[in-house]
Amino acid sequence: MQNAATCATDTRTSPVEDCQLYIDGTWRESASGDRMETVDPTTESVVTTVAKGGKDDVEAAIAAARRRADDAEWARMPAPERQGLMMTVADIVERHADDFARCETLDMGKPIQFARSIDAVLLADLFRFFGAAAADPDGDARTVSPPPDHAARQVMSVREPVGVVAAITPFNFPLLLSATKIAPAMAAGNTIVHKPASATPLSAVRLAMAFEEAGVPAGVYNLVTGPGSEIGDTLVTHSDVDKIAFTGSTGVGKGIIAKSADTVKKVTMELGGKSAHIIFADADMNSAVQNAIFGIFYNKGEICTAGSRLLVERSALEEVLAALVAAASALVIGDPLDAATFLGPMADEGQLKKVESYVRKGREAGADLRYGGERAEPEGLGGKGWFHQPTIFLGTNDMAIAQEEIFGPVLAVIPFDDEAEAIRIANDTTFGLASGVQTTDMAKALRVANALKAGTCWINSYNYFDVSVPFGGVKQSGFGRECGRQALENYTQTKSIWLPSIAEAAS
Ligand SMILES: NC(=O)C1=CN([C@@H]2O[C@H](COP(=O)(O)OP(=O)(O)OC[C@H]3O[C@@H](n4cnc5c(N)ncnc54)[C@H](OP(=O)(O)O)[C@@H]3O)[C@@H](O)[C@H]2O)C=CC1
Ligand SMILES: CCCCCC/C=C/C(=O)O
Repeated sequence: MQNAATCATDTRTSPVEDCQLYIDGTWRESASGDRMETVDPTTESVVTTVAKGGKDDVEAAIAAARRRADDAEWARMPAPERQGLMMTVADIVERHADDFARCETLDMGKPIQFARSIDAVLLADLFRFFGAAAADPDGDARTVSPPPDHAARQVMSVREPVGVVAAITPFNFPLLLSATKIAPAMAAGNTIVHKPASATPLSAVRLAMAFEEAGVPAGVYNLVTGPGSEIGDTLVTHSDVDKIAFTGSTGVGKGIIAKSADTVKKVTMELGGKSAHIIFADADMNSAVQNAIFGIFYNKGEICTAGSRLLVERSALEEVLAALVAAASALVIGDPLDAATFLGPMADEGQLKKVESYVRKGREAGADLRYGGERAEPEGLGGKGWFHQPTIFLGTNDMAIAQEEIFGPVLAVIPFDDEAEAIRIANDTTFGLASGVQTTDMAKALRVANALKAGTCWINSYNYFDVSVPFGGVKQSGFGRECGRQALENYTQTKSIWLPSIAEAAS
């Protein structure tokens, strides 16, 4: 392998070192030679440095992706061959799953138990699922008799790649939210320029190594690490970029939509959330509470689907609150490299401060703090790490803690009196990403699921994902769906080719 990045095996050592940009199939320093640090939120110390890409590097990456898109070598590669490469990527991911998982844990404090059993597994699944789709492209044909001559003719509508895709990805699921864009884009024959979050570049470097090892042709996948505030505009306004796939904050997403309008790019947006998770009094309370806990505290609450508003039927309110507090106090907070840890540190100090500021706002608004509310100091870490206690407020839906995305382990419990009120409160938000319903009455569950304005509704579960299930939001949570065959629509465009009339063809 010619890559500059190398693999390490020691647990606290970065699985990738000497991280460079990966452009046109080669590893290189940024044009400026600048580097940036990535910090372990558990130890607050530098894990390693990565190349700090600038505008020139983005230009170079776009040029490489454009050349490969225009020569169509990748797009026209026989589908089984492209599929084979993607399956090989999946095999490599599986073989090095521990490295991939550890990148996430060191970069953003994701507990290794989840990084290994969810992120690394779904990562391989994504390349398998979309690899299979690569060999089965959609398209259709029809017979029509249009005016003016009404002669029967056939039209075939073929799906073509969009071209160059800019994937801009966040810190909370660095690998998965990259692969939900890269895998379908590749399968459909596009080329990619990937800009991962500055806080979490390691797994993208590891993924580039996997592409190189698998033999994905130069220019198909290009990686530029660097600050979005400095290089984002070049990426989202460039005339050679055809599509932007973004996951991140609603604010940055809105800016990208506006800036990309000038060149009329295709855009998909997976933005924030403030999801309502409804517990009816007839629910199986043990599992409802477990689902509520997993709904808000999984991934430290740094997940766009977090069930951060827990709507509880008033007659069960105190029972649910007591069970939530008992379950929250039993969660293991600690070093995310420890297999027993459920709650790791916030991804960076900024995230911790954001959580603290919302806890303050909750208190000031008069919300009733039932559990947590402070930084946490797990044993054995010498007071280091950006940890926060799981926090439970009893509040109302108009409070900032119930209306704004906190992206942390902070739950706002809100009582309701009947089904209609639960639906009204649940939909009283600018967001619409996910939702959940806990009840033993399936008719009620279906009524409510259909009434909720959200892209996903889990009944008697929460925060479950599968690569075959479309995922995305409504309202200000965004548009476009990732995962499932539907995702391929984001990365293809339809061309209709009219064949000569059937009579003409027959003569
Ligand atoms: N899935 C979700 O719903 C997510 C929601 N969020 C929400 O956003 C909050 C802030 O998180 P943060 O990471 O700052 O989110 P951002 O939206 O700032 O970051 C997401 C991605 O966009 C990039 N970016 C930043 N500015 C620009 C720009 N002007 N043009 C193009 N790309 C840009 C970032 O790069 P860089 O890292 O270099 O700044 C990163 O790769 C969180 O607390 C959470 O509330 C965040 C992430 C995911
Ligand atoms: C294979 C599906 C991955 C889903 C990852 C869920 C996280 C979403 C987000 O926080 O944006």
